[in-house]
Amino acid sequence: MHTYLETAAAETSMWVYFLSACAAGVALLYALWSWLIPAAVQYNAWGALLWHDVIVERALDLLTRSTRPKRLLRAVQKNATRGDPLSVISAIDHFCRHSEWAMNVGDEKGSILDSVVSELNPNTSLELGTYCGYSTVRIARLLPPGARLITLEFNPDYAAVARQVISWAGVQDKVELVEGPSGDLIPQMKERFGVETFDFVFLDHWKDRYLPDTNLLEECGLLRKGAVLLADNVICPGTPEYLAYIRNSPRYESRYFQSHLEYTKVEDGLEKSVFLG
Ligand SMILES: C[S@@+](CC[C@H](N)C(=O)[O-])C[C@H]1O[C@@H](n2cnc3c(N)ncnc32)[C@H](O)[C@@H]1O
Ligand SMILES: [Mg+2]
Repeated sequence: MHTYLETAAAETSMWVYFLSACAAGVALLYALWSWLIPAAVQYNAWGALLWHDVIVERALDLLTRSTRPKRLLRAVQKNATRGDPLSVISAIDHFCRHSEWAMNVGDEKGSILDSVVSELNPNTSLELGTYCGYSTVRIARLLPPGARLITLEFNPDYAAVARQVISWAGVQDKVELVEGPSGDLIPQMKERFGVETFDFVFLDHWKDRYLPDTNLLEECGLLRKGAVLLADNVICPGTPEYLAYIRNSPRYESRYFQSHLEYTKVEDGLEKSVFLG
């Protein structure tokens, strides 16, 4: 009798331990899912990039048998009005805030880009890194009549999507999307594309190319006195060599605009640098 009672008590406490361990596991998973992961994704630079740019993108590509740029294009075709650039920009921002993050300059830094372009009113502009054409549309819609924006993209799949986004927005007459690596195309700007000098350059391609491509623009005589370079993502993912160069060179007057990595609360910003000649 005594032994039977002892066995029942031992079994009961084993169950209590087991159920407590399960409850603790569920609580831990819930905390991870509802608080730790969102906090890391919203506030931590590497957490955000790893989650959005690697884990979620690969998972959704597998699940949908599509790609992020194609999903973004579908959102534009479904929700934006043809010929209305603002509706294209809003459709992309809505998609990126509510469905899937993407590496566009985004709405928050986009408004800084808008003010720089509007203030400068450039006639000839260069964009390094088109991706899906979001910033291309943002810039092109603000250009004066007759102005020209050349945008470079070396990924043919991204370029194909960007062409459709740009023409959906109705700004194709102002934009020349050229496929290829910036390092090869910049030296061809004068002869092949008939460019004298650029008034405005938006740097938003791979971050290790910012400095060599700036030096290439200088060597090829493609920057007029007073030309503005605007560099995205100078903090996240970061462009330390470019920042050290542009802030210390007597040929530039440079200023940092603090903001956040597109569609997150991670610190990032734009560096605006005026070429003094
Ligand atoms: C951050 S995305 C550009 C985002 C775009 N500016 C926007 O805000 O909508 C960077 C793009 O640059 C392209 N890229 C990177 N390095 C490049 C290079 N050296 N030449 C041409 N394209 C490049 C990548 O394929 C990618 O599509
Ligand atoms: Mg960027």
